[in-house]
Amino acid sequence: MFSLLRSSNAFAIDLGTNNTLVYQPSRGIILDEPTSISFDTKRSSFFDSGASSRRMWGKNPQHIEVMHPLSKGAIANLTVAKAYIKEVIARIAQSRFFKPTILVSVPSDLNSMERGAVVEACKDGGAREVMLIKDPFSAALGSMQEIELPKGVLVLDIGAGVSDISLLSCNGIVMSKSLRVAGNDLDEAIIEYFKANKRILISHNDAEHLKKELGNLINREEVTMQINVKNLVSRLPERFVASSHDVHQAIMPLVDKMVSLTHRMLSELPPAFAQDIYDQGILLTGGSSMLLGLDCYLSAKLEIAVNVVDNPLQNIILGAGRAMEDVRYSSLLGA
Ligand SMILES: Nc1ncnc2c1ncn2[C@@H]1O[C@H](COP(=O)(O)OP(=O)(O)OP(=O)(O)O)[C@@H](O)[C@H]1O
Repeated sequence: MFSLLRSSNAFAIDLGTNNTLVYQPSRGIILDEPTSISFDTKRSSFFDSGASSRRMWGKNPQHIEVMHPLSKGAIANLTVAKAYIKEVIARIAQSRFFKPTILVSVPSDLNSMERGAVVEACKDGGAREVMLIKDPFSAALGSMQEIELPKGVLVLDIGAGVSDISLLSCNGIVMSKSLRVAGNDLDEAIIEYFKANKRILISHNDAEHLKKELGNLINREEVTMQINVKNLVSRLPERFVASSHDVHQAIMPLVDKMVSLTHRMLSELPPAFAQDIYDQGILLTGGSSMLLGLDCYLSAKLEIAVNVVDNPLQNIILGAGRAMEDVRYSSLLGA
């Protein structure tokens, strides 16, 4: 199986809740786009996928349906996922009869049915062979950790749909914990906060924008941003000034769930790993690790060093690519 991944027809895919990335050995990352597909319901046909599909979300006309094949790290709709993978394969296709071998990086907590759905979606989408690797391995390899050694590496991955913390050693997972709460839930919490406390409705895009621009877990200086909203009392659109204080209030309960997840993991660490982990700290990855001050907040709460990887959004795909290319990691690949 591993030798198949060394052919020119082999690719690694990070199929994330919000973002899909594809890596080809010798070329690097060849696709990086939102995990989104849209259909024309009048013609019952495919309409668009990737960034242009995602941009239409919430602004789509009646006959276009914008769909997200994944929810919380797992395939939410198999038919939609198959159509999406087919589009991804068409984009990277080298010929009409192109049938690639694919290594897919998936969350470590997927059950066998969820893993089976990923394999089925890729095969029906046009892959010849499909192998899986668990995200924590990809994440650690993406930041050049030597996970084959008898030395603990603790990886905290906070993406869009899943937060996962795993302890790795000797090319295996010693223990892991996960929570299906991550970046998208922070956006939802912001929407709910403004609905309940300010009687206004904001879009998903604006909620994500507020999180990225005003979310700050260490600097509590008040910052504001103007957004266009719908007033739930008058039912009319209006301009509204959102503050960093509001964003902070909205997201903190969920951020504290991520702290508790990490705390539970640290409290259950086998003693043999204590030295390794306290020497090196926690490796923080996933797009949500870019929430300003999250690393310092975790570090202060848990009294341990927290190091954000160099490239949180591309770390997993780079690691999956490394696993494909380096025979030391062939045992990490499975079905
Ligand atoms: N600067 C930022 N501040 C806060 N959050 C951010 C920032 N940049 C990206 N994010 C969040 O990162 C998340 C996307 O991360 P990532 O691409 O790692 O997730 P994914 O792989 O699609 O999801 P998952 O691994 O959970 O299936 C989104 O929720 C996005 O809002």
